[in-house]
Amino acid sequence: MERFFKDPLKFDPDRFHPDAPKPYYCYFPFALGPRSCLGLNFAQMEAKVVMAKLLQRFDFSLVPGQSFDIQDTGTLRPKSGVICTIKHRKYKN
Ligand code: HEM
Repeated sequence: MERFFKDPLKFDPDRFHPDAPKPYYCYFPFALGPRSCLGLNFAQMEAKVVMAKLLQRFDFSLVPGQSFDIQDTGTLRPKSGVICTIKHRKYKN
């Protein structure tokens, strides 16, 4: 991974900025070329809207002691989930 990205395991959302350099064929969650995903723009917009709506309404705190191992199934996902405590922002105790 170091061949393509600086500090690949560092959480750095800026590396996905539209202007950030991305080596071709190193990041293609929606595939590339003429048969790439038709839903790309929809899926990315939907993800942002859902995330914004959830973060507006709830506070998420991570349950400690999780592994963060990655499972590669074409797209990446956390192997053991991401266990959180979720509290509604309006109804906090
Ligand atoms: C996070 C969400 C999504 C991911 C990661 C994703 C990923 C992909 C990938 C990797 C392919 C290429 C599959 C292949 O090469 O055989 C693909 C194709 C396709 N996707 Fe998505 N997709 C997503 C959401 C969507 C949505 C929401 C739609 C429709 C509303 C959609 C419609 C399609 C279609 C129609 C194709 C086939 C394109 C073709 O064969 O010409 N996708 N997607």
